[in-house]
Amino acid sequence: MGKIMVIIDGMGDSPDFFPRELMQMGRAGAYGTLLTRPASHPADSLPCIATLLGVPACQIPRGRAGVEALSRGLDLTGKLAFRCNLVTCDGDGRILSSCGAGLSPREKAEAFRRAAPLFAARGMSLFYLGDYRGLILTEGTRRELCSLRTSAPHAHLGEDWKSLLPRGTALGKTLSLIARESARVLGKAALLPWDGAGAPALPAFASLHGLTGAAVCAADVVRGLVRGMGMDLPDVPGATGDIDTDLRAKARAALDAAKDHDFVLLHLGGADEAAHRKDGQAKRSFLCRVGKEVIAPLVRREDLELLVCGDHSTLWRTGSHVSFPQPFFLRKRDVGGNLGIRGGRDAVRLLCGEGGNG
Ligand SMILES: O=C(O)[C@H](O)COP(=O)(O)O
Repeated sequence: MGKIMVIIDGMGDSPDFFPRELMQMGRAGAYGTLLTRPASHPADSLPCIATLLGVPACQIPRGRAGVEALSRGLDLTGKLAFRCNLVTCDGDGRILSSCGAGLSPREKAEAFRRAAPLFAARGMSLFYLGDYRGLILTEGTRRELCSLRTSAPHAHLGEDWKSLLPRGTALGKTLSLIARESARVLGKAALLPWDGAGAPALPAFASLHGLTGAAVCAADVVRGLVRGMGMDLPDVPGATGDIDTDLRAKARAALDAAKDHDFVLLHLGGADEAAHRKDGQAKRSFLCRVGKEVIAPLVRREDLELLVCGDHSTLWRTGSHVSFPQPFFLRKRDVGGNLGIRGGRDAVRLLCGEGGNG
């Protein structure tokens, strides 16, 4: 009996956004609410998805950049990594978009190409992750991160971008200087560094649950997390982590992985990305496609047990995350009805263990 957890990143919004296939799944099976955000962390994908995979809050990496570097096989020995977003600002320097909304893919890539020498001039390297994301690699130690403050751009839309620049240490000042230079080079866009980290140390999925695991995902933050947990990561051509992803291919890959793994995570990033672009229509139509091209075919497989949930909510009207509890929908033999409010770390056990009626 295969077991697949589908995490629809950023799904939460107004109730009418939920795919109707999920409501049908809840009526036919079981449902409840998961508390996915650890109190000690922001409502971002890394802490919420790590919690859903059973990672204790004290073992969740503090910065996403180390996990994203792991996803790309970048060696962080003696180094720190910082994520940087290509942000766009209005004439007063207030952040309009945390994800370069309005710029073409070519303009985004060109922005990172033009900004790279600013980092090289200070012995740093800028690694382009694609779209609006980059990683800054620099000499440094974790100790420096204790007093170095940064801000996640998607959590501060509408604020003066200069108030979000890294601060608190010499490294912070250097990153802040480079970010200001990038604004001069890029005009109404700029690179904003945040979420610095060293190489992550994560518990193995198998040691947490006594199960083998695989993940079908394209987002670097998820790929690095599951790689760090020793889970298998099949490549899926056409998987993009955004609304243009090949949903049918990802669903097929999850079914294939379920043949020889106890647990499979299927992560879908498009709803979150559309919401960060404040594109409600794109979010709604992506979730509708998820219902038809992922949930419906998986539910038709009667040999499959399934848990579907969000990691956090991302409201399309604001473009930001909120840490609402996340509804979950469970199809599992001999389990039904309302399973109430559960800790996010119970999710794997709800799917793979006794299911929660016990
Ligand atoms: O910057 C990003 O990659 C995302 O917008 C942050 O949101 P996430 O925590 O859901 O990945």
